[in-house]
Amino acid sequence: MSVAEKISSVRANIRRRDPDQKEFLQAVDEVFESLTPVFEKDPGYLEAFERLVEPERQIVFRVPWIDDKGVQQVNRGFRVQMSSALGPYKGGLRFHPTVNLSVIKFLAFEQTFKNSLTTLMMGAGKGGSDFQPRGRSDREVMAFCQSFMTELYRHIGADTDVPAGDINVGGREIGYLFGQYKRMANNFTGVLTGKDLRWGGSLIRPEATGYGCVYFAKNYLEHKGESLKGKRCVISGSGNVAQYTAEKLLQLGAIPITFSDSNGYVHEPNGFTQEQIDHVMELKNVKRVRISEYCAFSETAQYFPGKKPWEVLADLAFPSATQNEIDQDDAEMLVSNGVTGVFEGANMPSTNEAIEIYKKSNVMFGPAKAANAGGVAVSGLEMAQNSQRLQWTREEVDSQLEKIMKDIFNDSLAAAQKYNLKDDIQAGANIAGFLKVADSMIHQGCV
Ligand SMILES: NC(=O)C1=CN([C@@H]2O[C@H](COP(=O)(O)OP(=O)(O)OC[C@H]3O[C@@H](n4cnc5c(N)ncnc54)[C@H](O)[C@@H]3O)[C@@H](O)[C@H]2O)C=CC1
Ligand SMILES: O=C(O)CCC(=O)C(=O)O
Repeated sequence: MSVAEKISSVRANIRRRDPDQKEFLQAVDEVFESLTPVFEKDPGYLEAFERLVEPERQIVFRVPWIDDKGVQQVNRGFRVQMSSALGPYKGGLRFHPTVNLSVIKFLAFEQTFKNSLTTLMMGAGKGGSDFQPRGRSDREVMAFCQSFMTELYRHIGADTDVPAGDINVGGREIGYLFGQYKRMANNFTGVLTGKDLRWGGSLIRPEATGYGCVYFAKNYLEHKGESLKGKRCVISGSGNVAQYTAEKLLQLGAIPITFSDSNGYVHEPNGFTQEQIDHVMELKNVKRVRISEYCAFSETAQYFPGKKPWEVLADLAFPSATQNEIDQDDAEMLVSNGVTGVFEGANMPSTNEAIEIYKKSNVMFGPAKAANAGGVAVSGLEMAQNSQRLQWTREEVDSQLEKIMKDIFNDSLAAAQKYNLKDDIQAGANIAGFLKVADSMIHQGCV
């Protein structure tokens, strides 16, 4: 069989196994394209890839709990343990009604490359549930988290699998999950990251994904002889990643001008000040209300219901909400509105068609696996601090984060150049992330 025939046979096999998993297949397609030069040069890597796309373990479980009216609710829980080639499985938990096995598998697959790029000893996994915390009381969220962990606890551990947060899983949820783990396992250990500072958390973890994404953009712009100063930035989402992306952009002289949620976006034409960002944090993290409420706080802001922020004139875009939030039309609109760089805070926010548009239009593209790796990188640093039973300073963690993001940019660029792909950072990130995992899998034998 020729290499081209082997490649198409592996591709067909992946589709045959899970024809309905559209998000997972989309993520695999995107990586497959970039790795083709690697497979052509060394077909041995195709076997490692074929193994890698099949998760080491997939756990699906029942999560029963009682709501405030005394009525039984049943949700579905997931944990996909994708790869332990580089360390314990590591990756977040997402609670959202759209969660299903395809979504969790695509996230776990992407996590494998991302965690490899951080250079820290972390394998990859992802989990979650179709539970929606919005509109639920704290007691209901606690009841759900306790039931979720009552099953999950037997599959995780500080040296086995270390979950963290993702959409709708923040400090409150991590606290309830940790409490139940400790109770079930009779063990106080670094089994989750994103913990509160008083019981094993790391400084800068809440900020890390957003800050890291901006550090990545800074490196990319500097490589092109540009800077963040004065750049108007559209941001989607208004959760953890969006908030700290805006904060760091402001600190580095850029101008964050939008936040959004699934109902619409808010435009602050002169840019959000720190006080206004703090207000967004209060609305989203404490009051847990819609972003439209922000307009009551500002005379200059405008709210656009049912719209995405990509229609606003800007220099740079930071999609920080969810998957496939930029399709081909959105990408064309971004380009025609003057955007010259897209840096993905969210996981897989751009469809493969949108990525094609960025490439054709010479848009600087920071793919999620590289650009948003700062969150899991600081989770890796939280694990290191837990092992030492120490807590590092804010400056220490932030400077390590900055260095990791710079190294990720440089390693992605070097891998692209090695395969004559110029400065295709998307392909470079996939190649650099893959080679480390694949070589480790090969060293460890056919397991
Ligand atoms: N929290 C972390 O450390 C990391 C998160 N990510 C990714 O970043 C993205 C955002 O996650 P977080 O900020 O942690 O979650 P979050 O729960 O704090 O915020 C999510 C935000 O996205 C908005 N959103 C959700 N669905 C939407 C839709 N269909 N349209 C528009 N807005 C929508 C929500 O309203 C909310 O503002 C996700 O893709 C996540 O996988 C990636 C790396 C690490
Ligand atoms: O901090 C972590 O372990 C996971 C963060 C995450 O879920 C992600 O990188 O998508």
